Formats: sequence, structure tokens, C-alpha cells
Amino acid sequence: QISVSHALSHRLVFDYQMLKHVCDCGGYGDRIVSIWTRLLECGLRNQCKAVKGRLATFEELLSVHSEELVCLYTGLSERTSSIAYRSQTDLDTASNTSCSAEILKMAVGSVIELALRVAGGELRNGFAVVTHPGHHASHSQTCGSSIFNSVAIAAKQLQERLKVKKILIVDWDVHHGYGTEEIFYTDPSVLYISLHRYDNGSFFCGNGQPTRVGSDRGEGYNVNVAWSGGLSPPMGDAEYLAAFRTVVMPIAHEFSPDVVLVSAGFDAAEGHPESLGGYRVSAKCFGFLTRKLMELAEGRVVLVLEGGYVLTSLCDALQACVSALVGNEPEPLAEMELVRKPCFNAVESLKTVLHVQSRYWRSVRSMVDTVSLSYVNAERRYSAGTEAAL
Ligand SMILES: O=C(NO)c1ccc(C(=O)N2CCn3c(-c4ccccc4)cnc3C2)s1
Ligand SMILES: [Zn+2]
Repeated sequence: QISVSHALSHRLVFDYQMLKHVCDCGGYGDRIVSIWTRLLECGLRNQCKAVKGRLATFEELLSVHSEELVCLYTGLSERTSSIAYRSQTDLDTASNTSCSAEILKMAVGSVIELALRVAGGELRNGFAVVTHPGHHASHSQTCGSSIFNSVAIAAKQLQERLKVKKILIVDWDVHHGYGTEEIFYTDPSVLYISLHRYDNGSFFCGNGQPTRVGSDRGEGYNVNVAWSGGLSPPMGDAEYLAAFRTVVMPIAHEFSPDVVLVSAGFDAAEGHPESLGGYRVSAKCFGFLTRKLMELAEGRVVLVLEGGYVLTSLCDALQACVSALVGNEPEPLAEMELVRKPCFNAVESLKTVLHVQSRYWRSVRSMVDTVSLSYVNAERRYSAGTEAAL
């Protein structure tokens, strides 16, 4: 695991132990090496402090996950447990997990460590590069190579240890983070906003309905920007800019979080095959989205890697995000994307989520009228409105 942060100091510490962990689980380990190499090559490493990772404790894992799930994936040696274990098959499956308990716990501990230091003001912001996506993992269920939900556990630790009152989790991975949604579904102090390919439930892993808004005290604190319409055409910068302009940023500002955690998957980035997303969001756009989120919580923003599988696209997008985090102005987006109106399917998807969320968030009620505008035209209309008001 690598955690890099825009430190108030520029000391560089890197845990080379992490690179020794040979993770043979399907190429996830290659991502870390490629990312670290890119951060060295592009010169961003020396603008960051690499925060040393650590193993998550049993208690930290149990703050989100069931004892059964934790014990299955961390082995039974560390804890005598009273729970009745499931079949031996389950235990064999867990012990055959190709990724060791050490790597899984190191991922969680690294994210917790980074989040605590950013929330505590020691570090300005950060990016945690961890091996596996965690956002599919719920209280007691693993799914889609997600075993422990690092972002959710970090959020819980911020609540429990630093008494952070309001946490925004933005999940721009192309897959819905059902686990994160479930974990905070009744919690009004954690607002979960996901942008994901949905296709009326036919895309992996099938959930993320725009009508899921949270329940009990958490009603209104779950926002699913669920893109439908397949790849006709694939969603790109114009669509993600429209989503941030009309849904994500208005609600985020209205919520006014103390800390922002980002499930920063990059499988919506251009170059990913249809089976792994098939969208075409540019690296520069991810840098722009990161810059927008830095407007919140006095810049206390922590990005955590989730999906992202085409190494060049992954590294380009991650580089753009880290560049934004260290304070560089994001490169301007392609003119064509700035002047392009979001596609019909995106407009329909945004109208759906705006209709649902207008009940809870005053700031989005006026957005339905502008949702089909290009970014440039929306900015022009906003500026004209502001001048008229002066
Ligand atoms: O990104 C995700 N969730 O956010 C995914 C959950 C399950 C996913 C899935 O369909 N696969 C896991 C990753 N994967 C890959 C990988 C390709 C390169 C590195 C690591 C994995 C190829 N095919 C798959 C199938 S992606
Ligand atoms: Zn994903």
C-alpha cells in the first residue's frame, strides 16, 4: 500500500515493505508498482510525503464488519471466537484467498492512518493507493474482490476517535459501492454520493438504484447518480461535469462536510473495456473533479483507490488527482467536452436523481432546468445571473 499526502512538511517516507508483498491475486499488485513508478517519473513523489502504512486492528475491522467476516479473512489464530462458524468450505475458501490477511489489513490500516492525519490537520490531504477495491464489501458480505471496506472503516474511525460530525463519501468508481451504501444507509452523518454505470440494474453488481435514498434517520443521505442507457454513447467528461455541477457539488455544499473521503476508482476512465465500464472520462476530468471536492471541508480530502485496470489510464488519472491535491491547477479539459451538451441518456439519468433528491436537498431543485446545458453554457448562464443580481 502507498499513502501519499500533500504534507505540510515535505519529508518523504515510504514503506518499501509494501512492495515486497507479492500479491498474486489477479494483477492488483501490479497497479501499486505502476502507480509508484509513475509518481516518481512525473516528479510528484518529491512533492508528497509517503505515509507509513500499518496493519488494521481487529477492533478497527469490527467497527464495520461482522466478526464472522473478519475472522474468516484474518484467520482464527488472533481471536477465540464464540460464534458458530459456517461450513468448513467457507473456512477453506477464506484460507485460500489469494491475497494474504496481512495485505488486506495493511490496506485498511493505511487508509485509517492517512484519514486520521488529514482530519486531525497534520496533513492537508492525501491519496491512499491500496491493492483491492473495498467499496463492495458490506457489514457481513464480501463481493467483487472487495473483502474489507477501507473507506467505510476509515469513516467509522473518524467518527469514533476524532468525533468528526459530518463525512461526505464520493464514489466515482464506475461500479456502485453497495457495501458503503449499506453500511451508512441509516446514518445521517455520513452522506454517500455515488456515480456509477447502472443500466437499469443490468450492470455489475446490479444495485445502486437512484431511488435508494437512505432510511430512518439516514433518509436523504444516500445519493445514487445511476447512469442508464448503456454505451450509446459512453459517458464522458461532459456527463460527469454535468453530474458534478447539478447534483454532487450543490448537495455536498449544502451538507457542508467536515471531511471528504473519495472512493476513487478509475474504471470509468477512457480505455477500459465494456465489461469493466466502457466509459471515457479523461484523466484531466478526474483532476478537475478532485479540485472541485477540495472546495469542501477546508480541503480535507482523502482519495482511496478502488477500481481501475488499464494501467496507463489508471496512472494518467491518478497523476492528475495527485497533481490537484498538491495544489497544481488542473489542466484545462478538452474544449470539445466543455462545449458538448451531456448526452440524452445522461440528461434523463440526472433528471431522475434530481427529481428524487429534490425532496431532501433545496440546492438541486433549480438544477433540473439547466441539466441539459454544456459546462460552458451553464457557466455563462450562472455568471449572467450573478451579474444581474449585483
Ligand atoms: O472495479 C470493481 N469494483 O469497483 C470491480 C469489481 C469486480 C470486477 C471484475 O469484474 N473483475 C475484477 C478485476 N478484473 C481484472 C483485473 C485487471 C487488472 C488488474 C486487476 C484485475 C480483469 N478482470 C477483472 C474482473 S471490477
Ligand atoms: Zn470499479
